[in-house]
Amino acid sequence: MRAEHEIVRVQLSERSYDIQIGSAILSSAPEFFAARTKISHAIVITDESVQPLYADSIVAACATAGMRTTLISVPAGETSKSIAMADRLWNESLAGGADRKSVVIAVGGGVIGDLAGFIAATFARGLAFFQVPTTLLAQVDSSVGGKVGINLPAAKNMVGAFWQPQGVLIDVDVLKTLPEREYRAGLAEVVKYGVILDADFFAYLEANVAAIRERDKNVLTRVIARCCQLKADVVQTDERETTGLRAVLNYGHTFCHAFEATCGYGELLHGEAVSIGMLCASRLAESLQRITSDVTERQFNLLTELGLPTATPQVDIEPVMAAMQRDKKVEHGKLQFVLPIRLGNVELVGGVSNDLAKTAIIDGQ
Ligand SMILES: NC(=O)c1ccc[n+]([C@@H]2O[C@H](COP(=O)([O-])OP(=O)(O)OC[C@H]3O[C@@H](n4cnc5c(N)ncnc54)[C@H](O)[C@@H]3O)[C@@H](O)[C@H]2O)c1
Ligand SMILES: O=C(O)C(=O)C[C@@H](O)[C@H](O)[C@H](O)COP(=O)(O)O
Ligand SMILES: [Zn+2]
Repeated sequence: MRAEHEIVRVQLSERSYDIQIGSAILSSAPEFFAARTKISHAIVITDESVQPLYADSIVAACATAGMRTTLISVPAGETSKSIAMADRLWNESLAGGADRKSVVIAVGGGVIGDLAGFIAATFARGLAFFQVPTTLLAQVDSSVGGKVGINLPAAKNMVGAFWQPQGVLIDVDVLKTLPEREYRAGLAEVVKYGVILDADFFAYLEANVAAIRERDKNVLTRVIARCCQLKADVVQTDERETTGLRAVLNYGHTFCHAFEATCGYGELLHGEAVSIGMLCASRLAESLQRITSDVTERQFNLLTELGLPTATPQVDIEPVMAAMQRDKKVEHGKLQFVLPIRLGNVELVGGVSNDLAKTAIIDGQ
């Protein structure tokens, strides 16, 4: 019996692709890939935790379908998004016989998607790739939209490319094995979609906290599909963040990335830092009298109920401010922040004083 699934299409002319979302669809991975690209050699990139859970079976299924496969597994966690790991992957791909027709398949969370996508974008000047996201965060956000890359010690995602996948295969069943802390971290990006683009979705999340925390499959499928659709709509209008429209997806991230870099990559999970960063941005919007305090309070309450951290980490403020200056939205040395206007609507704002940004951080400690 064929499993049920739904499709969200990302419309980018010749780079358009499908996001297939469903239950029990992982076993159909080789058909999903083969329907979109001819694959003679697949480089499957995963991490050491995901490999035995899901990547090994995908490799076996691809081999059965007649594809030659090279499996590369890296240590789990943020520190693998590095130039040293990229160097290892380029060389292991070459040793595995990769050529221009090889196809990269990312099986894992956002770290694997970003890293494998970066290998796909750069090896032999660009290979086709697929995303098989296995964390909630990757299913609702990182596997869609084509931002790929690695970190520099002092700046998150500083080296990378826009490189769209040929397709994204999302099986909600894999979330059953996701550790609780990682699951909650993914919920921060979910809340982000409500704040930036869809007040009704935000209210839906508020009304379904218990089901979300219990990982109810029907609610999760709806949540994932909505986030993918919202992200697809944004990416279609500003694929490379040139007009500023795509920047809405960066809500909370100016603070978030600075916290991740100054705390040490992996200490604070990306989603946890997003949760804290969104509240900093919301407090900043309040101090600029762009919103009233209830907008921040509703975010605080929902994030708290979903089990996410809300307090600014106890770090020195100056290194955080210095890290914020390395944000990719900085123009002519000036910071720009994505700030809420109301729930469901945000805008990119320049000309904000550093002192107000500092206060928004310190007030959360
Ligand atoms: N490219 C984008 O648009 C984008 C968007 C958001 C976040 N990101 C990036 O994504 C990264 C964070 O991704 P993440 O939160 O998925 O972290 P992650 O990739 O480190 O995965 C989290 C942990 O969960 C484990 N894991 C993954 N799937 C599992 C499963 N189904 N069962 C059991 N364990 C599993 C992994 O081994 C890892 O230890 C950050 O580097 C962030 O910058 C990128
Ligand atoms: O896809 C985007 O665009 C986003 O901003 C999504 C973010 O959730 C994600 O963390 C992204 O990697 C941040 O991008 P960056 O350009 O600030 O590194
Ligand atoms: Zn993010």
